[in-house]
Amino acid sequence: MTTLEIVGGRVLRPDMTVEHGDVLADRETGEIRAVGDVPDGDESLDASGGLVIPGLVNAHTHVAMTLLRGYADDEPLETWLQEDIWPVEATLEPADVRAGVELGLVEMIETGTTGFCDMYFDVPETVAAVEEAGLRARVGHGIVTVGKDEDEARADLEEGLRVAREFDGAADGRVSTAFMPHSLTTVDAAELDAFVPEAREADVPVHLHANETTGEVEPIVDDHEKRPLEYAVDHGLLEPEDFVAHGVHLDEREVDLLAERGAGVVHCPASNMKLASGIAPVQTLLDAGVTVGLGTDGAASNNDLDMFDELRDAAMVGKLGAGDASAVDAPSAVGMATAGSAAVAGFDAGRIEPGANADLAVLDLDATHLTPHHDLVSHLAYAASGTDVRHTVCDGEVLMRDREVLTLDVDEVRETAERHAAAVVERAE
Ligand SMILES: CSC[C@H]1O[C@@H](n2cnc3c(O)ncnc32)[C@H](O)[C@@H]1O
Ligand SMILES: [Zn+2]
Repeated sequence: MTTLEIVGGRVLRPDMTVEHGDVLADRETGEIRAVGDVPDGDESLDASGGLVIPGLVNAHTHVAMTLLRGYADDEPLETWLQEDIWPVEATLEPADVRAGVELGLVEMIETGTTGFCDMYFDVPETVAAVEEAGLRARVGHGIVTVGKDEDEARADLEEGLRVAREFDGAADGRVSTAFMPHSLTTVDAAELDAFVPEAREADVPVHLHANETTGEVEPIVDDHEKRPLEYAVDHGLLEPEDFVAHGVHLDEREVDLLAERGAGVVHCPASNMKLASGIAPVQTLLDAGVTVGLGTDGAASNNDLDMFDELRDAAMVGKLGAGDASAVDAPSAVGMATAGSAAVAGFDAGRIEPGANADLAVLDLDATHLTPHHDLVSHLAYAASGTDVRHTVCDGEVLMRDREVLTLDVDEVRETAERHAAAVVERAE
């Protein structure tokens, strides 16, 4: 069966208008073939009483950290990482990562996310799980060299390059890669100078955490007498396909630098609030023309992977940060979670139009908390949640039909994750 029709619903168009219409997806190419009045498809998904939206894109996460959900809360970033998270991550085995990734993939499919960018360890496990689950992903090995001897540091950097080269284009093209130094304070300048050119040679973008906390900004300003993003440019970063996570503490010059260079920012509002990192200047970034996507960060600092929560948090905290109720309005928040995140991730997705990837979610509108239907974009930003998702489609394939995940065994994934989570914590204590 080569085509899939999604029929009887309303469709969110790229200009944020909503119209009654159907969508026809081509499974051979994985693309949307037609929108509106479409020819019959070979297989059908019922969207009556529903809204077809682009599948949401989680542009920055550490999916396997679902295993550490609820393990360490209520701490600031540096304490949380150094005293709780990194010690337990040091004990992770590939099978633990696989269990955590599968748990996260189920959660994403259930909540209408069809693509994500992931920085973590044991990338081959993530790639294998993504291949099975049917999602789209940009993955990379998170490189941390601080505190390592020269050989260990080099091995980590080499692993970052190796996975970027090996897995780009895996899973029939649904997997792409990036070179992923963890941050500007956990990988040093000489290492960036030596390895970033290799990433360019391999034609993969670079993704890193940047300007997340004042504790991360200040040492760079003190040691190098420049802002972190100026320092990043000096070391070969912020090319147009590159993207940074967070961008909370940015000055005017750094915002201009991002806009001029075309590098993207992934806003992670829930993580920034939970770790009390600060409020990113999202409306300022959007006004400057910076491409902004949305991400959950890991499930240990969020504590879920539901992008509808992220949408709402982005809109809410964007207003609070700007002191302006019109900042980060509903279309901007929805745009960040769809087209913005897709652009940052380098996916030809995030919009419902012919030629785009057929990555879609169908939301049930027939719910008390979504009544009445004055403005469905408003509902997406302020009222909907992941539990409203009825169907999820990626690359033209149905991953969830009528709330039943088809590509992974949900009960088995949850049991396996429970087992691995308990074992990991026991090992670390
Ligand atoms: C080296 S793989 C990725 C690495 O990042 C850690 N991490 C999770 N959340 C954050 C965050 O908000 N800022 C910085 N680093 C974070 C994760 O635990 C892994 O060690
Ligand atoms: Zn992160």
